[in-house]
Amino acid sequence: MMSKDAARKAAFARRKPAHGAGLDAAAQRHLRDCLSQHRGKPLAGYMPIRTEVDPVPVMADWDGPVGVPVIQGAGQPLLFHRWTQGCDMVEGPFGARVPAAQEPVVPQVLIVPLVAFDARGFRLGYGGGFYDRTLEGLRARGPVVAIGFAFAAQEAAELPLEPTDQPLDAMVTDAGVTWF
Ligand SMILES: Nc1nc2c(c(=O)[nH]1)N(C=O)[C@@H](CNc1ccc(C(=O)N[C@@H](CCC(=O)O)C(=O)O)cc1)CN2
Ligand SMILES: Nc1ncnc2c1ncn2[C@@H]1O[C@H](COP(=O)(O)OP(=O)(O)OP(=O)(O)O)[C@@H](O)[C@H]1O
Repeated sequence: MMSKDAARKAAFARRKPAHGAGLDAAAQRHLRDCLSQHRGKPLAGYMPIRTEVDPVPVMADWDGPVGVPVIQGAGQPLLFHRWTQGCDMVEGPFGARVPAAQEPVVPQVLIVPLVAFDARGFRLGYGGGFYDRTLEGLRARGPVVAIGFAFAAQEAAELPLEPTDQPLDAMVTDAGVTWF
C-alpha cells in the first residue's frame, strides 16, 4: 500500500486540474442537498486554500451559526470561530484566513476539507492531524456529522490508515453524495 505521503502527492496532482474546471457549482448543489436534513444546526465550514473546492456560497446561505477552523497549535484540536459573509478576516497560520472576532462555535455538522478520500470514508488532509483530533474530541461529547467535501477526482483506491484516523459520515463531490 502507498504511504500517506505518496497518496497525498498523487491526490494533489489530481485535485489541481479539477480546480478551476467549473465543478464547484455541482459540488455545492450536492452539499446543499446533503445538509438539508440538518437545518439550523451549528455548522463548521472552511475558507478554501490552494486548490480546495469552495464551500463558501453554501456557508453564506446557512440558517444557523457558521464557524471556520482556527489552528491553536501543533498537536491541538482546531477551534471554530463564528463567520458571516463579509465579516472582518485576518491571516491565520498556513494561509487560511480566520475571522478577526473570536466568537467560538461548537459545530454539530462539519464540512471537512481534504486532500484525498477513499470509498470507505477515510480521508487524508495536509498531515497535521488537526481534523482527526478535532473530530475525536467532538464525537466524545455528542453526535456530530462529518461531511467530506472535495472534487470526485480526489478519490483514492484505498488510503493507508492509522489508529487515530477518524472516518467521515458522508462524502460530497461534484459527482454526488455518498453516506457511509
Ligand atoms: N481551507 C482549509 N482550512 C484549514 C485546514 C484545511 O485543511 N483547509 N486545516 C486542516 O487541518 C487547518 C490548516 N491546516 C494546514 C496544515 C498544513 C498546511 C500545509 O501547507 N502544510 C505544508 C507543510 C507545512 C510544514 O510542515 O511546515 C505542506 O503540506 O506542504 C496547510 C494547512 C485549518 N484550516
Ligand atoms: N487524536 C489524535 N491524538 C494523537 N495524535 C493524533 C491524533 N490524530 C492524529 N494524530 C497524529 O497526527 C499525525 C498526522 O495525521 P494525518 O497524517 O492523518 O493527518 P491528516 O488527516 O492528513 O491531517 P488533517 O486531519 O489535519 O487534515 C499522525 O501521525 C497521527 O499520529
